[in-house]
Amino acid sequence: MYRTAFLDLPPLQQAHGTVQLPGSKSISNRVLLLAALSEGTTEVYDLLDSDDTQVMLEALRALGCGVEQAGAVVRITGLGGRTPHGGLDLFLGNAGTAMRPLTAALALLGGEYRLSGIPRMHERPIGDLVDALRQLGCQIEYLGTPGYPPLRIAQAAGLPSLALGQPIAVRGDVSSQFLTALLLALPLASQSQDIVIEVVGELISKPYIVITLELLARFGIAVRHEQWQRFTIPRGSRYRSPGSVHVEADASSASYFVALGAIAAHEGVRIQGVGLDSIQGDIRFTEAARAMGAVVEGGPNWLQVRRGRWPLQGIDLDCNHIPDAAMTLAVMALYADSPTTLRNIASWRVKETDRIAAMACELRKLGATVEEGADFIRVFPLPAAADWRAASIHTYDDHRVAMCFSLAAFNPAGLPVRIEDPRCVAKTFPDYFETLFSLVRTPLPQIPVICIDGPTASGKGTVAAAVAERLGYGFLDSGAMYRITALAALRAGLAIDAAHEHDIAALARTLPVRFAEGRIYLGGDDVSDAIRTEEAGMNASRVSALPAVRLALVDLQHAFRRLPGLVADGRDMGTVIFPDAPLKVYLTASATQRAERRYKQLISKGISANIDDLRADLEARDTRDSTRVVAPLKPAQDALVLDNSSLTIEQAVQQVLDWWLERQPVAVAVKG
Ligand SMILES: Nc1ncnc2c1ncn2[C@@H]1O[C@H](COP(=O)(O)OP(=O)(O)O)[C@@H](O)[C@H]1O
Ligand SMILES: Nc1ccn([C@@H]2O[C@H](COP(=O)(O)OP(=O)(O)O)[C@@H](O)[C@H]2O)c(=O)n1
Repeated sequence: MYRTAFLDLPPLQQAHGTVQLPGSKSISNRVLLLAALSEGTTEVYDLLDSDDTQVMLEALRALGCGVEQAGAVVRITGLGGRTPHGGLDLFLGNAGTAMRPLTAALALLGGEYRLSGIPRMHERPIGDLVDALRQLGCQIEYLGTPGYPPLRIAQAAGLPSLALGQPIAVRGDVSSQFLTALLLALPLASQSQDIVIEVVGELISKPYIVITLELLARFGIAVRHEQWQRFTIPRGSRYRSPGSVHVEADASSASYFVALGAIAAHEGVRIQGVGLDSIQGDIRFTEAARAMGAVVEGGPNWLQVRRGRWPLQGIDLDCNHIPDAAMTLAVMALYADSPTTLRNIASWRVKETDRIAAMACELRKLGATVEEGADFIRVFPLPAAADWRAASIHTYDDHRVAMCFSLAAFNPAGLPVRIEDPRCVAKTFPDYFETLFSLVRTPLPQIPVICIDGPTASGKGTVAAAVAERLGYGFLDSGAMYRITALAALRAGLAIDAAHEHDIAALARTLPVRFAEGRIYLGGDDVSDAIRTEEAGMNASRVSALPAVRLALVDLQHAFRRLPGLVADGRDMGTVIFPDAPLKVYLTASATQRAERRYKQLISKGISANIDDLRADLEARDTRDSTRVVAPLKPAQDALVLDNSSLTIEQAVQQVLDWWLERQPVAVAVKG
């Protein structure tokens, strides 16, 4: 996840590959409960791994269900009519999708249970569900505030006889989860008569009830309903495991990748985890994408999307059935050759933010003409590439604004797009941008590199790492490559001299080096500390003077140039490795300052040092680095020199960031 203040997306063009989206939470916990009530074993694929599903799994285990986790599959062996273990205290965290259905199911299974959660769970209402179950004759007590968990289901002596002759009334206008809980659990009591549930008040969130009914059908229970107000569970209904179930990925999240396939050139994008037969309402986004020109194919658990008509075609659509995913259409509209009108979207005004106003404002920043009304938005595509503007997209703490505007990076003007507060995607898709980057193909020159070269102990590593962190860019510590090569050579018994140049180069070409969580590994060995000694630095300087070794390390260094960008520190980043880098900084400081810094650095690590020796060493290293034949240390012609002798680290970092930001098209655009 990117935790930066903003994320600059370089101009993007192509996309290709497969994306596996995270599973839907609502489907995951429904499937687990249905599997637990069935006979036999159900293999559940792609279950969402989240706090809420873990809580449900633990509860099912405690009740006596078989729960076996094996990689991507969770095997649930259901109760199938067996009595669950009683006398249990079940802690359900903050999982409403566990608390409500389990309350209903346990009340209908008999036994004694205490159900509780975190303090917030004890503020979430459950009274309407408890009232409905009490009407039936179930014995449920509130252990705290009436109407809220914690609860006690007090049927140690067995299930009382239930009043199933009358329709069961439940409110539908507060949360559809109460109705879902009853629908999931009441088949337990349907052996000898139909069971009727009547919804009191207008039923909200129907798409969620659709999911409940679809999943019940997959487990063998065909619920009938009349106008979403009266539901009938037929007599003799029995939970039957379908054997295996795939938990669908979240269909709203899929919309960004469907749009990506429609917009990006190349073979397109395959989305795993959700298919055309999805039970989620937002899958109908694919119809809208097709109407705009996308070629969408799909199977039971996958979608394949590629560009069809290009430019896309504007549409006029009532979006009431896909309110969330429709935001993605508003950005796709920029790539059409006629206007797009999205209607019946009044609910956008009361979501995470006023989404109609937000979308209109941000689309206008990109150069589009936008009309908006109480319940519609109309987007006019940009007439020509030159009409696009570089923009900094404000995201209103709304994950969907951030995700859909990432698609503006495919603009034909080749402008980057700045997404402010990218971490807001965590609400539904923490790794959204990483996933996007894994699919797009960008010509290397489009991926920005900031080079920071300079002599030893000038603060290159420190400044480069900080700049990379602020921008969300990758970081290449090229000196580490030479340090590791020197270490590997010595471990292989090769003296670091010209006689062994080619053997060391061969070693460098296949260096099994790996960077993970701030540590550096050579093979399986953590060498992070071993390469940081002054001796290792000297050896690195010697090895780096061998031309064949330098050449051998070029590809390895180039491989660090990845989206969204790179900050590289070393001696020849700007002169040799990334000569096309848009910003090159030559960072330096007086020899006295540098010797002092290195001294403090070593002392703070508990390594004894002598400042005069250090100064002599670093001057020797400077001389060798700047006089060697290949890639000598010197500022690139187009480098900006920063002497930070009298700057703090923060000042040096800020100077580099200022130089970088003032070169970005969005800054230039703002300045006019
Ligand atoms: N502007 C600065 N002012 C004071 N100390 C600095 C400054 N820049 C870096 N340092 C310190 O100097 C030491 C050497 O920096 P480092 O980044 O390892 O240098 P390099 O990568 O150029 O060899 C570090 O302990 C760092 O904290
Ligand atoms: N791009 C680079 C980076 C480092 N090097 C060499 O590798 C040695 C160690 O690099 P480093 O950046 O880790 O060293 P310090 O600057 O921290 O002393 C340097 O002394 C250089 O001789 C190089 O030649 N080219």
